[in-house]
Amino acid sequence: MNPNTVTHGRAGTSAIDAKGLVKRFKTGRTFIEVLKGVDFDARHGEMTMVMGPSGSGKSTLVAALSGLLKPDEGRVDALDVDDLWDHSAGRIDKFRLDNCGFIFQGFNLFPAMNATQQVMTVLKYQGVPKDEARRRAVAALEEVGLGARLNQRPDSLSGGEKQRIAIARALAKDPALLFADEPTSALDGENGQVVIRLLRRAATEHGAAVICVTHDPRLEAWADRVIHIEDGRILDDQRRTPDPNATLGSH
Ligand SMILES: Nc1ncnc2c1ncn2[C@@H]1O[C@H](COP(=O)(O)OP(=O)(O)OP(=O)(O)O)[C@@H](O)[C@H]1O
Repeated sequence: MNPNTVTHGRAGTSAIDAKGLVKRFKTGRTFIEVLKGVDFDARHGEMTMVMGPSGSGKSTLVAALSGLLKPDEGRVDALDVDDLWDHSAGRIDKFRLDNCGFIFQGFNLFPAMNATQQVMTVLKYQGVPKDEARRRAVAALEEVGLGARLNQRPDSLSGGEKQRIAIARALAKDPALLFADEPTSALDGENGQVVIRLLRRAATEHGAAVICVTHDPRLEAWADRVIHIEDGRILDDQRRTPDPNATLGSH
């Protein structure tokens, strides 16, 4: 395990509790309701998968939970912050910086930075001194198996390696809340498996609440819980026993 790891809340305790989330978007003269009163909770040490068809509101839900997009109605209690959306924009930004890791499909890497710098930048934003940031960045990159790629820039790395940098960047912060949106969709089976196992470990070993949006039903094998959302409503919410040794195979 990464030596910087702190274990967040006790496994199974609540990390996020959201009630009655409603989100509408204006399209022309009408509004479409994308979240129709969603209740959602996620716990420390668990991987919660959010599945559902395209346009069902998965990304909108994650954005509302993580302080990225204000819902029109409802509340989000996250970690020690009651009613996140009742706070100032600055407080919400600080909450995200301190507590949230994000892994999105497009990697969002800076083209001019090498792997170590990509990870260090986020830590420096958090106020971690440079030497400490470097040490933690290297440790996080080693944890995701990129110890031999520390000085490489994104254009000389494969898709799987880029995604692992994005994960190292998220894990180096040791976030209590880890949000992943389609983290494996751009990857082949082997790299997808590396990525999903790292997310699983963030939950099991770091105590993070991992919330993973995906279309890929094969990822369910690693989940503690699978939530199906359709047309802005939760249709199904099932607990299961994760299999950390599951295999993804190739697509
Ligand atoms: N900023 C926006 N303005 C207008 N409509 C939006 C906006 N963001 C999302 N939508 C609409 O809200 C609906 C839900 O979008 P969302 O991205 O949450 O779905 P999703 O389940 O994540 O889909 P996908 O699996 O395709 O990513 C879609 O119909 C989308 O077009």
